[in-house]
Amino acid sequence: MLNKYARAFFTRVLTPFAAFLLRRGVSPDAVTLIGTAGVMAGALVFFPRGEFFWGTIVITLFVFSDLVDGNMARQAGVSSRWGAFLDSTLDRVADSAVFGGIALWYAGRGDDNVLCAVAIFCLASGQVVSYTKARGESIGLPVAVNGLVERAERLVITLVAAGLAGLHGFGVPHIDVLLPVALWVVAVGSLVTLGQRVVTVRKEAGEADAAAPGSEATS
Ligand SMILES: CCCCCCCC/C=C\CCCCCCCC(=O)OC[C@H](COP(=O)(O)O[C@@H]1[C@H](O)[C@H](OP(=O)(O)O)[C@@H](O)[C@H](O)[C@H]1O)OC(=O)CCCCCCC/C=C\CCCCCCCC
Ligand SMILES: Nc1ccn([C@@H]2O[C@H](COP(=O)(O)O)[C@@H](O)[C@H]2O)c(=O)n1
Ligand SMILES: [Mg+2]
Ligand SMILES: [Mg+2]
Repeated sequence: MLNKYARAFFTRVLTPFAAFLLRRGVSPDAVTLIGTAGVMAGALVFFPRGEFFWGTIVITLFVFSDLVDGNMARQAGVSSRWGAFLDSTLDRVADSAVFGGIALWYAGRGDDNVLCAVAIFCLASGQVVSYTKARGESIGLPVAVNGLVERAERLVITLVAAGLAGLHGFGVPHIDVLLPVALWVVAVGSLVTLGQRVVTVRKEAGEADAAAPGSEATS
């Protein structure tokens, strides 16, 4: 949903910044790499220590690089298969750091095995949700569904809740409950999304196999 409705807005807002970086000789690949490193640093330095406010601020500063890199590539006319591969692969790395950082907090001083497990579930299910699309497309199917909770939703729900939960450290009472709520929402939403995508791929694969029997993908 966000990918459909918010992307156009952010493209407009970020285009001048993307043009500025291109003029300074920065490449889209550099933005992809630095953005991922920044998200990883924010998530893995701050979240395991329970510093959710500052972790979210750092992550938010860098996570928008995922919208800037593609914008730069398109403006410069250098969009490439390599760039698409790098972008998607590093998305998986960044997402692992975000949910891994939260899981480390609950495994340590956050001391909550259930929430640790939910965070790990968010990490794993998010990767599988993305994989369904990548694998479906790789065997020639359109995978004409995005589903309830795509990557942008996973990140926005989790980061808004983490940022606000971090205000607990500044004395705002009870606000830390937002993070567990967000994790449960992302976990359930990812499961629903996985179901939506598997059902779609099952249908598309059946139709494709019926239309061209004997041409099934083998790997
Ligand atoms: C006192 C308050 C403290 C609060 C602190 C600050 C809080 C700030 C909180 C949040 C900011 C969150 C920003 C998150 C932005 C996410 C941007 C982003 O990276 O989107 C990526 C997404 C997808 O990009 P790709 O096409 O490159 O990725 C594809 C995707 O990953 C596929 O995976 P799948 O979806 O299938 O699972 C893969 O299959 C594919 O391989 C891969 O290529 O881009 C978009 O979707 C574009 C839309 C972005 C919309 C961003 C909206 C941000 C909105 C609001 C921020 C609100 C902040 C408000 C804070 C208020 C707090 C009080
Ligand atoms: N280093 C990069 C990053 C991205 N691309 C191209 O942009 C597409 C992704 O666009 P986003 O707005 O989602 O970032 C990707 O599929 C590539 O075509 C690139 O070329 N190099
Ligand atoms: Mg990108
Ligand atoms: Mg991306």
